[in-house]
Amino acid sequence: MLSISGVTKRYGKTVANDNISFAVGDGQIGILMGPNGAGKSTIIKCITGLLRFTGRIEINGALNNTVEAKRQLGYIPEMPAVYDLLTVSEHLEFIRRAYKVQDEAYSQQLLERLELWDKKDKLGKELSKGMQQKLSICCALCHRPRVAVFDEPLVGLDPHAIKELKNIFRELKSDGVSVLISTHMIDSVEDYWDVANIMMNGRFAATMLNDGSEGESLEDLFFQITEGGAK
Ligand SMILES: Nc1ncnc2c1ncn2[C@@H]1O[C@H](COP(=O)(O)OP(=O)(O)OP(=O)(O)O)[C@@H](O)[C@H]1O
Repeated sequence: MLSISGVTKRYGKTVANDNISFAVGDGQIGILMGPNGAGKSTIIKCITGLLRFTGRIEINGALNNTVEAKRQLGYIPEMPAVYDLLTVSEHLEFIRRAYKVQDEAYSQQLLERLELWDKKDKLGKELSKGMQQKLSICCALCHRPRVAVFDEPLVGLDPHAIKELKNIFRELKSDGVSVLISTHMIDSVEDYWDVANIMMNGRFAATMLNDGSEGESLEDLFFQITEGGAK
């Protein structure tokens, strides 16, 4: 369970997140959408402990800045940041040692699914942007987090990796993981989300539940809100 209550983050005079509250339950996929500058990456960086904020964020009941919370969190940043001089396998080994994970087979499985296994001896600096993104996903998931936060995960991935990552989202959901995905690619999330939040100017302008009922599509709601027809 990921729980955010009353989070406010200011950069000088800019209020990037204005008293945001929401939760993503166990086995739920939450979507964050909104125009450029709406505050999506900021709330994600607050969740992961990269930014200071006022308010409260809990990862499976633990305050987000505790070791207990960090153990249970997986974070895929908007821009992958890999180590130039570690190979692909060494990245995974580093993460497994840091998190005291014994299960090497799962790392291999992730690398194979994202077509990186044959690149396991390549250095970080030798990887393309898309390969770095794939490695970043493997590193964030190899310790089997209970809360996984993805900031624009599909950008730069090839069609096979997009398909595989969508399968991974569904598996995380069925394993009871709380998944939060920030994305601009509305059509890519249409079929598997549970709750979608549309952000505007640091606030939630709308929240929509995917409860199976026929109604307005996420895309229609998004344009209605972001193009001025307030709901
Ligand atoms: N390091 C920073 N210093 C000052 N202002 C910042 C900083 N990072 C973000 N902002 C401001 O905070 C607001 C929210 O930015 P944020 O990056 O969270 O938006 P976003 O919704 O993720 O945008 P995008 O879709 O373009 O990635 C914007 O007004 C932005 O200019």
